[in-house]
Amino acid sequence: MFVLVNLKAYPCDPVAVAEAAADVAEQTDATIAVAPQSADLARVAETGATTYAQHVSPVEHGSHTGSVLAESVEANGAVGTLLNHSEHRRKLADIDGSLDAADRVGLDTVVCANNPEQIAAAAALGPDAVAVEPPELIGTGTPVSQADPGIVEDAVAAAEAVDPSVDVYCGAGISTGDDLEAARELGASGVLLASGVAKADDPRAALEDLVEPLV
Ligand SMILES: O=C[C@H](O)COP(=O)(O)O
Repeated sequence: MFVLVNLKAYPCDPVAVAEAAADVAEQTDATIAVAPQSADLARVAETGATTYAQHVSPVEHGSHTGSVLAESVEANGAVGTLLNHSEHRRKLADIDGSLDAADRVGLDTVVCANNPEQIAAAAALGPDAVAVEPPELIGTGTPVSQADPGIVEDAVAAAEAVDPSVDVYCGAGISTGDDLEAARELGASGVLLASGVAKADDPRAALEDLVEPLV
């Protein structure tokens, strides 16, 4: 299973979370990746944790003030990137351009989507993975795998029908080992989560609980 911890813009210590992720990942077969703010990428990557960007822009080197350049993300230690997160929705053409930018420097890509129909569209763009997240469950602590298991199964089927090589993750409200196990049973090969770790009093303990089924 792939576990992607998105730190969003939460007031956590990205290095402490990354150190915990690197340590806990060593105890399991899971890969635990951490997606910090862009400015924290290098510090997070230096911990040895698998490091993802939260976004890269559909641009090359040039006059693009405020953009997130794929080359810069890669040079600061990231090996992958989220795209089109529910809190950073992009137009289809921009997602496609961001995928090109990520491919240019060899970043793995996870394109987020709200529902199975969008998952099919995202899969058609050729990312490494897609992640289905019902927006209404994000940050609620109510796991998608319990609240809406059908959306996960349908997303897996939708991606499979378009491109079987695209991995399918699910996210929203996931925080425990039971949630991860349920996601796996629904056909997801990874989970995307944020508040369950980034807002936990003890992120290391939260990660240990999360991957307990994989130890
Ligand atoms: O990127 C992570 C997702 O938006 C899920 O967030 P959450 O785990 O706080 O529900």
